[in-house]
Amino acid sequence: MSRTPIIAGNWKLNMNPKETVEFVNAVKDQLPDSSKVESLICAPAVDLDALLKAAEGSNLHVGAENCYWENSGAFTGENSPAVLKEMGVQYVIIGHSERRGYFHETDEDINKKAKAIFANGMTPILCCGESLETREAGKENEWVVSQIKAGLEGLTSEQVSKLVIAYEPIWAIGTGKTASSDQAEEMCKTIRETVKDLYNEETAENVRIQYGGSVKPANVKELMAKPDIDGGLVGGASLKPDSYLALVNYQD
Ligand SMILES: O=C[C@H](O)COP(=O)(O)O
Repeated sequence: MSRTPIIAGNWKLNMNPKETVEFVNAVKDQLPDSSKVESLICAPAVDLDALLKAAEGSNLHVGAENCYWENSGAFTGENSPAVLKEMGVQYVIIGHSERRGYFHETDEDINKKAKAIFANGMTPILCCGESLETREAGKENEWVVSQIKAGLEGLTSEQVSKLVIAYEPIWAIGTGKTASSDQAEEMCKTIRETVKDLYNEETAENVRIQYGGSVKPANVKELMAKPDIDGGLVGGASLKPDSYLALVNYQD
């Protein structure tokens, strides 16, 4: 079993093209080799062209924060997975709790997006995670397992082997309140076991699982030391070059 760690910045609705180029120029020569740690930035669609051009020839991988499940048609305001692929985008985040919450995305929508992303030769980063209320009710496993089952519906084991899953407890996002490394590991292990039940051991060993929620340079090492945590999906701490570099170079 050798899963390459993947540290992804999720810039959310931050950064403009000029700031994007400045960021890439500040980090691009200090990124780890991609075989050691995959360094990824997922940026707003309007920044992707600048990000891709600035990152060319470096170890920086590029992802989008969302896309639609159709490649073209009368869908005003949406972004085409086919065009993202054509531009050079490799990853697309789907099912982030902010999209589920503010934009009312359903498990069914997210599953359609996963299929469209794979059909276009990119890799989805499928987010899941429970609210504080659900955790306090002791129903977090049930909740996350159901999101995973719905998100993976109809995907092949070959696809799931390449997938990235991000476990992000909603109560830990942007709050400064990280899940403890044990809490994070426990859920990532449950997710891997769910993949094993749905597919097989090999697929479960291949799928990469990230933790997200107030990941910072100060806690990344402890989280990454856990056996079922293969990466981080990082919001706030991915916006500054120094902090991003400390995250992706956590092994040094
Ligand atoms: O996708 C990233 C997460 O929402 C975590 O955000 P955060 O690192 O600012 O807590």
